[in-house]
Amino acid sequence: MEIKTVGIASDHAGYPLKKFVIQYLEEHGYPYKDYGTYSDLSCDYSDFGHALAEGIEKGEVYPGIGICGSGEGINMTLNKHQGVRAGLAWIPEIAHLIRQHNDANVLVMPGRFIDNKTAGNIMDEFFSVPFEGGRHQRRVEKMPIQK
Ligand SMILES: O=C(CO)[C@H](O)[C@H](O)[C@H](O)COP(=O)(O)O
Repeated sequence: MEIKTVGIASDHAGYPLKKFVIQYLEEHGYPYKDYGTYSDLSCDYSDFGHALAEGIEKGEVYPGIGICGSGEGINMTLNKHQGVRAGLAWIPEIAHLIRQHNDANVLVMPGRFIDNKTAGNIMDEFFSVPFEGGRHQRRVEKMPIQK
């Protein structure tokens, strides 16, 4: 994928893993924009999920990474936005598939359930695997509600 600026967002439960994500992005020379939160004080994943999703929809950032404790809350929030295809990955094989089959533009990780090494392997996969197109293109195009 062509990395523009990586948008990142988490709640308090995802904050420790987000610090590792920032270290990973800096080591790889990927520019990033952090939509919060900025500490481990209790907060609401929905606030930061919407901020990241709006950044994706406005074209400020591509791709995105969202993190909360299970990954579920921020994933649900992100996917309320028409311009977002967020996929939750806890192993590299799922990260591979959300790119290859679903053209995911946001990677979501469960901060309370994976270690830094796994997260690094997941990001390696997410950033390197291209969308396959073909039959998957048709399915992705049918994702928005058809009116
Ligand atoms: O949405 C979630 C649960 O499915 C996330 O894991 C949140 O990070 C979690 O709910 C936060 O929980 P906390 O008890 O407020 O730390």
